[in-house]
Formats: sequence, C-alpha cells, structure tokens
Amino acid sequence: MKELTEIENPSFLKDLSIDELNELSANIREFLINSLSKTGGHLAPNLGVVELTIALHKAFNSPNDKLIWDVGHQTYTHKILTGRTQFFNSLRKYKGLSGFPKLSESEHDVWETGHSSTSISAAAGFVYSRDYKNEDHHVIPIIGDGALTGGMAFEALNHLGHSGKRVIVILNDNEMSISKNVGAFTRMLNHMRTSKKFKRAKRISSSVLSVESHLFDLTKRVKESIKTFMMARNIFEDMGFTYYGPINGHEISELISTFDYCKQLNEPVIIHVVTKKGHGYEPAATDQVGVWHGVGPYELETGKFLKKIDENKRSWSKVISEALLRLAKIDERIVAITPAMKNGSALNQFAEELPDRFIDVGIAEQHAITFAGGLAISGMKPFVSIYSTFLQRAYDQVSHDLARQNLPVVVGIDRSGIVGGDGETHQGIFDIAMLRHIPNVNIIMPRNAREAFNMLYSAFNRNELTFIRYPRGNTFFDIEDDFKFQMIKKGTWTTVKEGNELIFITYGPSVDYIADIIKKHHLNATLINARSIKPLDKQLLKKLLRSNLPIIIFEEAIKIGGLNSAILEFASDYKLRSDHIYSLGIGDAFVPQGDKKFVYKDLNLDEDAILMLVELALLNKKNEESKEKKDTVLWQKRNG
Ligand SMILES: Cc1ncc(C[n+]2csc(CCOP(=O)(O)OP(=O)(O)O)c2C)c(N)n1
Ligand SMILES: CC(=O)[C@@H](O)[C@H](O)COP(=O)(O)O
Ligand SMILES: [Mg+2]
Repeated sequence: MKELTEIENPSFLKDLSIDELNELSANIREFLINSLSKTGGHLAPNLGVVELTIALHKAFNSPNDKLIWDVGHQTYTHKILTGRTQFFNSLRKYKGLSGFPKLSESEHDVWETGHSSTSISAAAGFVYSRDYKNEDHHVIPIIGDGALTGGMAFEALNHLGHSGKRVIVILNDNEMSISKNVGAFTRMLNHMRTSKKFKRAKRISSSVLSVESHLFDLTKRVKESIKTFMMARNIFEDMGFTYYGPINGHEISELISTFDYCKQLNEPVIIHVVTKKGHGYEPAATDQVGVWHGVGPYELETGKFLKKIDENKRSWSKVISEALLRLAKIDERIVAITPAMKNGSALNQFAEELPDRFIDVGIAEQHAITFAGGLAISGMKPFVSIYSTFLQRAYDQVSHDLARQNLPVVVGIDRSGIVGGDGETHQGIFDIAMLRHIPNVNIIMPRNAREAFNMLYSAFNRNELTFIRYPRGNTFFDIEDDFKFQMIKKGTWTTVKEGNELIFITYGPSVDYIADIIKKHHLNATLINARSIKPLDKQLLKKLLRSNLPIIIFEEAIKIGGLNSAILEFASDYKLRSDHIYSLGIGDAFVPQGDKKFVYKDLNLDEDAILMLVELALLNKKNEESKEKKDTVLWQKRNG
C-alpha cells in the first residue's frame, strides 16, 4: 500500500482490492484527522466523503471523466488521491493548498467552486459540450443535501432531467448543511432514507441491479414498473432522472458496483448516497450543530479547540446578534433570517430564545432577501444575516424587490472584508460596489461594538433599507447589560482625531488600524470615521475637500465602486478639487487566501505602503506650496 505522500494520481486505485481500498480509506481518514488538528479546515465534510471519493476515483477515470464538487470544501481526499498530500501543511494558508478545487493546482480539478449549488449547472455545460463534440466521457457532479436546497441546483436538475442527456449526479446526503439541514426537501430525503418502502426497494433495486447488470437489456419500462410498484416515484424520477439509492456512502464495494452499473446508462442518473458527516472522529461525528463543519486547530485526543478567544472580545457576528436579540425583545416585529449560516452568523442564542422569530431558509440567499421583503411590506422588521460573498447571489432581489419598493429591511453583511483561509471565493470585498449605485440603499459600517449597537438600533428606527457591514473576526465587547441605545443621525461621519498636515478617511475596524499607525508614527493627521458609506456626510466632506490637505482614503474593499469612487464622484459633482486625494484599497483583482498580514502586503494595504503614500502626499503638498511660492515670486516679479 502506497504512502499517501507517494500517490501521484488515482491510477494506482485500479489495481487495489476492496480490502486494500478500505485500508486506504482508514489511512486517509487518520491523515486528515491528524493534519487538520494542526491546520484546521473543513474536517467534518471531508471525513464524510473519504470512501465516496475513493470509489469515484476507482470507478471513473478522472480527469477524462469530470468530477465536479459542489461547494468544494469536501475535496481533501480528492486532493490526496491526485498527488497533493505533501501540501496539506499549507492548507488554506497564504500561497498554500486551497481548501477548494483549484484549476491551477491539478488537472483533476476541472471546475472551481466555493459558493454552493453550482455543480449541476456546470455539469450541464460539460455534458452539452461533450455531446456537441461527440466525446465520450462521464460528467459527475457531487452535490450535498445542503447544496441541493440552493435554487440553482433545481434549475439545473430541471434542465438536465428534461434534456435526457447522460450525466451521473451524486447526491451526498449526510442530513447536514452546516448545521442540521432544513426544509421540505430535506424532509423528503429523510423519508427516502428511512421509509420501509425505500428500504425494501433498496433491496429489490440492488438485486435488480445485480440481475440487471447481466440482463442489461431489461427494458426501461420493466425497470420503471418494478420501481414504481415497489416504491413511490420520487421527485428526481419525475424530473427525468433515473434514481438509485439510498446506498451506504461508507461501503466502498456497494458504491463501486452502483457506479459501474450506472456508467452503462445513457440517461440522466442520480445516485442517492447516504454518508455521515465527521465519520470516524467522534467529536465531529456526534456534532449536530455544525461546530465541526469548519474548524481551527484542535487537540486530537479531546477534540478541544485550541484557539483562545480573549474574554473581553466577541466575534463581530456575536456583537450584532447580541444587539439584535436585545432589540427583538423590545420590538416583537423584529425577525432574524439566515440562509443556512446560523452558526457562522452567531444566531444560535437568538434561535434558542426567540425560536418563532428565527428562520433558517437553507442555502437560499435569493429567497432570503425577497422573503424579508414580503415580511417588511407586511409590517414586520426583518433582519437578514448574510455573508458579503453570498449576498452576491441576491443582487436582483436587493434591487428589484427591496430597493425599488423601498422596503424597510435591515441586512447584516457578515464577513465583510478579507476573510482569510477561504480565499478568493469568500472574500467580502464587492458588496459596497455592488450595492452603492442602487437607489434607496443605505450602507453603514461600525467601528466598534458600541457603534454597532447604536447603528443597528438606528437602522430599525429609521425604517429604511439598510446594509450594516461587519468583518470576520473579533472586537472588544464593552457593552453593559443595561446599555442605552442611542440614535445615530443618518449620513454622519465622526472626526476621531484632528491633525493639520493630512487627512485619513476610512470606515469600520480600519479606523483603529489607521489610528494606530497615526499614533505610532506621530503623524499630524486628521482621522475621519466614514461610518456611513452611503449616504456620504456631504457637509463634512465638502469641508475636508476644501481644506486642500492631502486626503488618503483607506478601504478593505474593492476600490472600484467603493468609498474611494464615491468621494471622487462627489468632488466631481460639486466641482471640488480632487488631485490631492489618494486612495488605498483593493484593485481590480481577486484576493487570495491567507492571513491578513500577508494579503495586506500583497494589496499594498500594510503599514509600509501606507507610510510610503503619506510621504508622497506630504512631498507633493510641499512641492505644491513651493511651486505656489515660486509662482507668487514670478507673479510679483512680472507684475511688480
Ligand atoms: C451560496 C453559498 N451559501 C452558503 C455557503 C456556506 N456553506 C458552505 S458549505 C455549506 C453547507 C453545505 O451542505 P452540504 O451541501 O450538505 O455539504 P456538507 O457540508 O454536508 O458536506 C454552506 C451553507 C456557500 N458555500 N455558498
Ligand atoms: C465552505 C463554506 O462556504 C463555509 O463553510 C465557509 O467556509 C464558512 O466561513 P466562516 O468560517 O467564515 O464561517
Ligand atoms: Mg450535507
């Protein structure tokens, strides 16, 4: 049996027996548990698909056959089998192994994912192009039960089921999204997993399967009648897919025989595989709330997480959800909505204390936003907690449904800014640019917990469509139990400190980042907290622009369409000079994974870059003044 680090590609699997494959799965599982105890990562999803992945690479011939992983957070075994074991010590690190499929990493990564529910649509593209080109390979999207609650997956099932084209969809059903999966569809899958009819049908279909593989010419009608007789047709079959399952996703021989049989079919097929998230590591296998979905380093023996959180700090998600809970206890119209991110958005306590006002809609960001619109127009006060990157899914719902009707919804844009290990597909850097041009939209970002509490309170009381953005990570939590909420006037910035050589304008936690640099380097600078990104504080901004001091705008967001653009547009609209405006933000590029300190350096957002820009700005100011002096001298000479 090869050492995992000796594996270069999956071809070695062809010679392995079932026993050897089982031995391999044990080795991989042990490796993952050990390696991720040091690096962190998506442990539970990956432990759930070790056998499934081995069976897929045994039965199919990647990369000729296209394995397309939905979300892609469960591809660690796939990466081990395709020669990347040695890189796992750099998993999700700066310039390290991606936690998701990456075209640049391997020919076996045929499609990049990160956002959920895209695999079947991508597969449709691979299927149609294969058939147009008369090629002859398999296309196998692997989608989880959670990802299947994403509307896009149904759009693709609807299309491919109708097309009659050859595709093999693997449904990896572990009853979990990040936490327990939700929705009617999940209930249907539960029924398919547990009902006696299905159990009997499974026996029948596996025996039919074994008989059939010899009598392959058994007509489709006979097969259908056996199935229809033995069990209620299911939605997949009504959508044109031949359904097989549910089969045991940890039983390699059953997986391989099912795949080998389905390879012969020239039609849309869906194989319902039942797995256990976290399988083989007790703390993860018994986790029903999703704590082991994505983890930091942990103690192997006990499963104790090693990351210490300063007791004076809370995650930004927790700060917002704490404020939301306190406000919801005052105002019964407030309801909290999450698209499958209860844990990540720290809404567990809200859900526990106000269960009838907590709604998890599954991985359905578009539905979450328009659902909130329906609540708002009916007099409720909905709060949608949604990661910046996943909000991108609901652009039209924001514009067409909420903004155009000017509905009073408050949206908490979580994970705004650079997120770290998830990298390119999860950075929260586009939301300002995506939203700012939409009429009736307000965008705010608190500098600290107190401002967050008052901003959320003000947003609900203003009854306007408001997006309050906050980053991944922690902040000081100094809020007393009897905190008195205060209104913050709409469109107002604050002057954090006064200086008379240059001006910094920024927002959110970046305010303190810049404040520290000003203090450390004794810069004689004014610092503005532009906590309302839209609308701007026009009065103060006019004053700043007319000061003729160099202005440095700093934002951990894409510059194009961000605050930087807003201020330049403002200067242009009001015919104010703007050649003394400098900006530091994220350029026109996707941002890699990794710790902020490395990524900041890459993006010229680190201290050195800021100081260089300060030097340039002050030098330009000095030259301008001396030029003015020279001009004055010349003028006086010329005019006497
Ligand atoms: C559009 C989108 N929304 C939310 C997420 C966050 N997310 C990542 S994995 C996951 C759960 C996926 O559940 P499932 O497909 O069943 O995979 P499992 O983790 O159970 O293997 C969610 C909600 C995402 N990646 N993309
Ligand atoms: C794979 C996926 O999209 C989620 O698991 C995401 O990685 C969660 O991000 P946080 O760790 O920031 O909650
Ligand atoms: Mg799942």
